[in-house]
Amino acid sequence: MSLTLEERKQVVEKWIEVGKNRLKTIVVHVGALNLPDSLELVHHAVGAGADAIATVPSLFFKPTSIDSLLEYCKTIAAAAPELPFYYYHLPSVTGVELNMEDFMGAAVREIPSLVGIKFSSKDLVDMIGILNIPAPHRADGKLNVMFGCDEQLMAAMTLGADGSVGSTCNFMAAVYLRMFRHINDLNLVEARKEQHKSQKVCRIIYRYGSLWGNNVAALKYLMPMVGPNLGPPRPPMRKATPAEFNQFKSEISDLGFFDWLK
Ligand SMILES: CC(=O)N[C@@H]([C@@H](O)[C@H](O)[C@H](O)CO)[C@@H](O)CC(=O)C(=O)O
Repeated sequence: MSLTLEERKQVVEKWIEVGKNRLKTIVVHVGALNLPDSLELVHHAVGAGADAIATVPSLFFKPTSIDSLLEYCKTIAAAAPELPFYYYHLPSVTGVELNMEDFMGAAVREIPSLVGIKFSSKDLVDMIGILNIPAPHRADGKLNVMFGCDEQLMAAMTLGADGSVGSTCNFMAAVYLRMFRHINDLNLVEARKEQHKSQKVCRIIYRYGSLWGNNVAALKYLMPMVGPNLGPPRPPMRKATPAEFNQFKSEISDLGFFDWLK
């Protein structure tokens, strides 16, 4: 959301160019400050060859009821009726705290292209409610639930979430993949160990995130420790000083983080 619309389009084009024959599904996020910007991103996503779209609610004037959120999402989904549509529930950032079981129950009747939700709330009761919504138009008869609170992923997966879309998966996929394997093997003791590693990393991210303006700033500084440099965070987040960065890196390293990725 710190990117301009033009920059977001460039990112989409690059992901599709590089990922087209390597990634199963490329979901383009089209959420924005307002509906016209979102619609512009939808049309771009269609032209660029996206496999699906997802949106958060409008970010300045926010939907205040299930009905207003539904109308908003219907307009976005209808702009690309051929693309599967995901609602992106991220209440800690969007401030839209509506009950998702109620919303998705209504949306499944009103939005023909609805396939699921990225669920980034810690309210697992609400998530279970979504898992129980019948979705007759889907092959498995249910909505796809991608969970986004990485610190609680084990709980969500054992309750029936389909997978994860989380920031920390970018740099510690190995931890989560091991956790998924252990869950599938019903080895909850080992799965729990992986989840606890994730929690330890997240604790450090929160602390430095609050120093630098948002967790995203800490994520940006963690990513190049294991992969590409994504550049510095943009204002109102601030850059880390070299001393802060070194301290951050040594705290991450002291956890044993780099061994966890092997
Ligand atoms: C509030 C927030 O940023 N949540 C993250 C999580 O991956 C989060 O960073 C992680 O659970 C650590 O708290 C994602 O659900 C959302 C996200 O990565 C994004 O939309 O960019």
